[in-house]
Formats: sequence, C-alpha cells, structure tokens
Amino acid sequence: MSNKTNLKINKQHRLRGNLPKIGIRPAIDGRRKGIRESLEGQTMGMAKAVANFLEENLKYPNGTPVECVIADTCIGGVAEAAATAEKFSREGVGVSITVSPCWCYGSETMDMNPLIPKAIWGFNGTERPGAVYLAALKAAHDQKGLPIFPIYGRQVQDADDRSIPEDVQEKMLRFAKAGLAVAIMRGKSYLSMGSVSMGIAGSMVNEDFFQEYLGMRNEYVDMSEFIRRMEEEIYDKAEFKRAMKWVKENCNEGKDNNPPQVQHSRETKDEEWETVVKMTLIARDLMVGNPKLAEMGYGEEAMGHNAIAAGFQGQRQWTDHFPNGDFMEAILNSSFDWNGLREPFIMATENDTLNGVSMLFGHLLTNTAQIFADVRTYWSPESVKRVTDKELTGRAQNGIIHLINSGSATLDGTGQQTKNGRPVMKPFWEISSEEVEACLEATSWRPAMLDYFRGGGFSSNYLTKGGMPLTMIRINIIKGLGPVLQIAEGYSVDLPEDVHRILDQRTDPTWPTTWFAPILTGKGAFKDVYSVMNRWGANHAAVSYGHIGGDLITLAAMLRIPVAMHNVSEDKIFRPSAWDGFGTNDLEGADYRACKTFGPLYG
Ligand SMILES: C[C@H](O)[C@@H](O)[C@@H](O)C(=O)CO
Ligand SMILES: [Mn+2]
Repeated sequence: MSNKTNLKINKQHRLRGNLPKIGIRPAIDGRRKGIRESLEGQTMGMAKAVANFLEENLKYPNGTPVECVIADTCIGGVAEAAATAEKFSREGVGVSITVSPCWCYGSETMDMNPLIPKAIWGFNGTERPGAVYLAALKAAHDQKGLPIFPIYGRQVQDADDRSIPEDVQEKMLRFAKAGLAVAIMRGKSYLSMGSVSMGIAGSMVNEDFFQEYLGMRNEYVDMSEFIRRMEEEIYDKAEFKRAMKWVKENCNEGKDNNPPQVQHSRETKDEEWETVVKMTLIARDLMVGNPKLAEMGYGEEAMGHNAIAAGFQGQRQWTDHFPNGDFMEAILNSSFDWNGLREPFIMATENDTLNGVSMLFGHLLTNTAQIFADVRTYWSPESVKRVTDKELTGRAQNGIIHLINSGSATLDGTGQQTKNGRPVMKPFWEISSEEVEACLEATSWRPAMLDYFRGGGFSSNYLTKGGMPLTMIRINIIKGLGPVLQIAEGYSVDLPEDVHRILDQRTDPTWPTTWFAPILTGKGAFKDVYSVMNRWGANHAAVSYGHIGGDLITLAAMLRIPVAMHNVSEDKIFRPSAWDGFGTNDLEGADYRACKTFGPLYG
C-alpha cells in the first residue's frame, strides 16, 4: 500500500436515523386444511431467496450490505398483513416486495402504506395461479391509487424451482435501488450555503418540490457563516493540519493563466490554500455535523443540518472577495480526501438545487461520485473541422458536447479508476490507493481566472478519459407542470490531443473537461447531438457513471416526476402497472398523465 494516500475506508453512516430496509412479504392462499399448508415452504422459500439475492447484490451508499426483513409468517389475510405492516414499521422498512407462487386474496393481503414503494413478484408457474394473484393485486393497487411494480418472469418455472430468473432479477434490482433511493432521501435536508447565484433559476429554492416530491426539507445558511467559523476557529484544528499536509503532498498546483501583472503572490496563494481547505471542513461540518466541535464547546455546530445534499452559491458575493469554492466542491464530491476513502458528499456549484438533486439521484442509484458540469458547447463535426482541420471519428463522429465547469466535478471523473482495463467510476469501497493517487495525479489545481473570480482560489483541471459509459441528467421545473427529468445516455470520448487543446483553449482551460457523445436514436431529441444540446433545459447537468437511465425512469415514476426526454431502450423501462392504464402506445404521454393523476408522493 502506498504511503502517500491514506486507504482507510469509512463506512459509517453519517446522517440521522437508520438506513431503510427492504421488507419481503410472502403472500399465500389462506385456506387451511390442505392448500395453505402445501404452499408454506415454497412461498417462504421465495421470500428467503429474494432476501438473499438482494442482500448479496445491493449495498447502501455507505458500503454496507442492504438489509432485508421478512414477514414473521406468510400473509394469508388481513390479520397477517397488519402484523407485517407493524413489523415493517418497527424495523424501519422503506421498500416492500410481495412474493407469491399462488392465488391469494388481493386487497386482503396488500401493502397499504402509501409512502412505501411496492413491487410484487408473481411466480410464473402453472401448478398454482401466482400470476393470477399478481394480476389481481395489480388491479387492487391500481384501483386504490397505490402504484405497484409488477414482476412477472418471462419463462415458466417448475413448482420446485427456487431460482430467481435473470429477467426477474433485473427488474427486482431496478425496483429495489430506486425504492431505497426514495426511502433514503426522505426526511433529509438540502442545505443551501448562500442563496441565488447570478440569477440561476436552479438556485432559487423551490421548497414545494423538495417537500412534496422528495419528502425533504430545506435548510439555509448565509455564506457569512464560513467567515465566522474561520475567524473564530470553529473547525477541527488537528484535522486542518492533517488536511494541509495531505494537500501539499497530493494536490498539484497548476500553471497560473492570469496575466502576470495581476497574478496573486505566492504568499497570497498560500493563504488561499489554507482558506479553501478550511472551507471544505466547514462545509462538511455544516452538512453532517462533527462530534469534534462538541468537544470544543460548540454543541450546536456539532449537530450539522442532516444534509444529504448541499449547494454553495459562491458567485458572486463570495467569490468577488474570497477564494472560490472549487476545491471544496470538488473534494467533497470525490470519494476520498485526507481521511481516506469515504462516501462522496453531494455538493452543487452555484447552489443549483435542481442539479444537486439530479446528482443525488445518480449517487443513490449507483453509490458513486457525480460530475457537476456546465453544458457549454455543442461542437458539430463541421465546426470542429473548421477550427482544427480534423475530422471527428468513432463515437465522436456525430459531434460532441463540451461539459466543463468551475466547481463541483468530482475527481473520480478523471476516469483514472479501472475495471477490466477500462476507465470507470467505482463506489468508494472498491477504489484502491493507487487509483486515488492516479485521480489526484491527473488533476492540477489551477489558480482561478481572476476576471471571473476576484478572490482567487484553485480550480480542478482535468480531462475525463474517453470510453466511460455515462448518463447525463437534469431536473427542470416548469411552471404549471412541476418537475420533469431529462436523461441522455452516452459516452465520454477521447479526442486527439491537438483537437482537445484547440477546443479547450477557446473556453477556460483551467477547468475540468468531459467530452460527451450522447447515444443517438435518430428520433426526437436524440435525432442528432445538436438536438440533445438544443433541448437541454438548463445550463447544468449531473453526470453519473454507467447507463442508468432505466433506474432513473423507475425512480422518477416512484416520485411522480415525468421524464421529458430520454434515449433508454424500451426493454429497460419499468414503471408501475397503473401507468399502462394511461396508454401503452405513447409511453411518454402516459407517464405525464399518470404522474399528474397520482401527484407528488408527499403532496
Ligand atoms: C465563471 C462563470 O461565471 C461560470 O461559473 C458561469 O458561466 C456558470 O457556470 C454558469 O452556470
Ligand atoms: Mn455553472
């Protein structure tokens, strides 16, 4: 193990309350004297198989395995349904999956809790009518307005087959990941540090959105709180010392691009480094608290704001005078710092709350760090040819989108972590110390452009490695409609060195760049790359590793956020059965109608 970085892995859950569990409900035909008895083993067996499967395959964002709770008995009628609901509420169940191989009594066995995302796996066998129950239960849920995700295997299984077929597994994982995301964010806070940045609509907090759609609350601190904590030394001073040493050893200060006559002196830059490191400690403490502060006599500050996501206004009032938030945002959004590997904090630049929530969705579905970026330029093949005299090739051949931003792009976005020789972004517990070093090595911290950032600071400058499957997303709020989600799956691409340099030099070469090529479908918003850029609803996007559009569509349906634009193939679209009642030919229109009819989950 390298001695430069610290490979301690911190799996502690840092927010209040326990992590939500998945409750498994084995439903059974209640008729005794033969039927029920003959089905107990198979039904409970399905429940155990599902619990094992989920516990083996899913982890919470802090890296611990997901926990399942199985009902004490099979559920043959309302008494057992109620006993199960009681157990689930005692155990902190946030997601429920009903399983059954047989006929059971729909409304008598159903999970009635409106806040718990629900699925049913109805066994595809014909000795007993599990699929008939699934259909009856769907009907009951749809009629009562308690949407349920139906899982029905494509192939017939034998009665004694205890395996979970692959297509059932895929749907179950998609449902469980999205359901847990819903349950994890509920009751947490989004913390605005500062207010609206430069008139950016996403940084105008829409409290109704947080409260009614996400079940979250909004917390606020003025940016002057950073000054108070710095001047009164309300941070862990031992940690600050450790952090400064780590920064000196691991963070390469890059070339200053400012005209020589305005460049900050060495002494000023050294002070700025101290400030940005203190800002990082303080922002983290504001989000999740820090018991060290209580030891120092700051009991209130030690509590934090229970924030699962946050945003920093920065521009302009802060950055016109103080060092910018780029270091703080980039490090908090990364999977590591001087304390070792740890869950990334979700921190939006310019306090763009809607991009912060987009990042939170990506993080909770993948457990990985997220890139926050400005959606800066569509480079058509013709424009690239004109300015570089080169043709775009490979995945870039239809044009590319330049994602670049000062601020929150996670250092994981360098693409320096690998799996099977390919660049990836991993959950923090899978990252090696060599990969941490490679991410840091690939990043230089460039003195901020002083015409934008009068107070200085350091921007993380890197170039994302090509070849990573990525999903770019954004939540927008439309007056009279509410939130909508945009999703574009695609890839990071490598450009020839000189092409990258020429294009990058036209912007701010001190910022991190990701060249993104969306996957085209030839239709609608994905007719061509231009249309993706042209239809993007705001100046920012959140970028997650992997093609996770299917999981996002499921999550959006749970929260009743319609999906306005996506390039996800139809076989990955998994929504509640009730959505089919709104039409099956035009899935997008049906999604809008269903979301409007059901309304926000907490509305
Ligand atoms: C430095 C500039 O103000 C940028 O931060 C600005 O263009 C944005 O990021 C807008 O989203
Ligand atoms: Mn921006």
